[in-house]
Amino acid sequence: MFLNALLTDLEYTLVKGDLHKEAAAIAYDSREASANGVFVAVSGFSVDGHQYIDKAIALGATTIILEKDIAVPEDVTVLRVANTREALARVSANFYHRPTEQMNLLGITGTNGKTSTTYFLQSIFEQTGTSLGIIGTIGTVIGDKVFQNKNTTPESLNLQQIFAEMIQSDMKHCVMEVSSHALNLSRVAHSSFKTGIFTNLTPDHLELHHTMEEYFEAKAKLFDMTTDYNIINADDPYGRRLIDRLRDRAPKLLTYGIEQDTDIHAADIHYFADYTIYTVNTPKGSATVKVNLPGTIYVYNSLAAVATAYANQFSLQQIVQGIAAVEGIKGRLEVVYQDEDSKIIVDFAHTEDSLEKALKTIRPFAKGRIILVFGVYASDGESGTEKRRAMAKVAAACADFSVITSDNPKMQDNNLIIREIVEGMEACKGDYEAVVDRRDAIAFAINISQKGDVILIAGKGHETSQIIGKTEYPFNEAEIVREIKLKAK
Ligand SMILES: CC(=O)N[C@H]1[C@@H](OP(=O)(O)OP(=O)(O)OC[C@H]2O[C@@H](n3ccc(=O)[nH]c3=O)[C@H](O)[C@@H]2O)O[C@H](CO)[C@@H](O)[C@@H]1O[C@H](C)C(=O)N[C@@H](C)C(=O)N[C@H](CCC(=O)O)C(=O)O
Ligand SMILES: Nc1ncnc2c1ncn2[C@@H]1O[C@H](COP(=O)(O)OP(=O)(O)OP(=O)(O)O)[C@@H](O)[C@H]1O
Repeated sequence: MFLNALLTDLEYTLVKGDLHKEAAAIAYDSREASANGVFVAVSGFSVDGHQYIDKAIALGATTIILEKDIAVPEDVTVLRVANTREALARVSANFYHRPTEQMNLLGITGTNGKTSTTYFLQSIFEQTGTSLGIIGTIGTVIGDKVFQNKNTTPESLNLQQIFAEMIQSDMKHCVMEVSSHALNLSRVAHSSFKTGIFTNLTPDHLELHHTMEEYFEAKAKLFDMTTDYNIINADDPYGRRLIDRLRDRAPKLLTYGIEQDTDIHAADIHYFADYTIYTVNTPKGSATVKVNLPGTIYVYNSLAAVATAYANQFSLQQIVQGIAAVEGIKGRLEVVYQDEDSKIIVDFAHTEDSLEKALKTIRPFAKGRIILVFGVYASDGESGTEKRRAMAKVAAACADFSVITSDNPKMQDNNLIIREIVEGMEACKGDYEAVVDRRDAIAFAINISQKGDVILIAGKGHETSQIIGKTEYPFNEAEIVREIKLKAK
């Protein structure tokens, strides 16, 4: 592509150089710069990309987009913009010929439930043989091709490349989890969303957003980018604020919920240990929905999928068939071991709200105690004391016994993390034992469990590794449970 075409709709100041030249590739990491390419210098959280401009030039970059007033002595084109992350999104979309303008892009945001909603949607689309691309925590799915991303919502350059690949594979529909980080850091800027879906908002990621208000405003940005539908959970207090904001605006608003009077509404809900049945009422009629996952949260997540599929013109029959076809979701209240005496469940709950909901979902069906194994993961730049205490408070209130252990401590002081959870537990007079090694903690929980007890191992869900320091160790909880059980026999 020619550089001047690449710069379409980008506001910039030409500091020096020529625009009539080739722009063969784009890089935001100097280590990935290449011949005749454009290097976009991003001021990061840990380092400043501007300091790698010379490295990018050495690898062949001939155009530099920057946001700081620094001299670039080499014979290259230099463009100055207000925000390089935003500019990266603009030129990336241009480079790949604005792929989202040719597709039906559905964006899901909210603290919890995004991945599960995606699974329900994928199954509904499959009912009619319509292929749906996926971008999110489970990775990127383009037909049979599945690959992991560094982030839940990838950086704009990677994202636009993925969209272009979907278009090339004749995949016209894509559902994407849109994180608040992505919205704040312009990763999804210049993507055209037909539909935005809001699941809920509870405390998380406050290391980046500082307050719930800022966190909410980051999420709310998605709904300024949609063209056809905004689909909102009306039972969530932040969802109601969004509804008030969006009610008199295009695009169309579709609400869902259980408690409030909503367009897509669940009633007559019957909960069972492993599944839930409810009636969904829509403007086009009612149907019985069977969700093969327990608890209210999966009523909400399946309702979000019903509303999205409804907005996308699927019939109620296709929708309920699609939801019933989801037999379970990896690491989401997944029963990894069961015999007549005991049950062991793995769940991805890693926020105070999701931990509380997971424990409350299990409680009515537990014949004995609930033994919880959990830790608190290290989040970049976050000291996390508040979150550790909040998680301990939930554990003390909702489990009968907790085994406090490690999650992904990464570079943070693991003993400190555990000590702060323990302090929270002591303050709430919870019954607990601290076992630093997560495998030992699981073995301990299994060892002390008695007939009728349920063990919930929370935090890692579908993940298959544990990050301690800079090392990623294999850690598959379902396999670990099976190994421990086998040894005990
Ligand atoms: C806090 C945060 O969001 N950080 C993101 C940010 O990294 P950063 O600003 O720290 O990057 P940096 O290391 O300071 O580097 C700055 C720039 O210099 C460049 N560089 C660096 C070194 C070099 O030799 N040459 C060079 O050019 C880098 O490529 C980068 O462009 O920009 C990077 C590129 O897009 C992201 O990968 C990175 O996500 C990190 C890995 C991360 O952990 N992010 C989390 C918090 C996140 O985004 N999470 C959400 C999901 C949350 C959820 O729902 O659970 C997500 O969407 O994944
Ligand atoms: N609607 C919901 N409300 C509260 N908690 C939920 C809800 N849905 C799922 N959860 C909890 O959150 C965990 C993660 O669910 P899911 O992966 O669907 O959410 P997510 O939004 O994709 O999360 P993340 O962005 O952290 O990957 C589940 O294991 C469950 O404990």
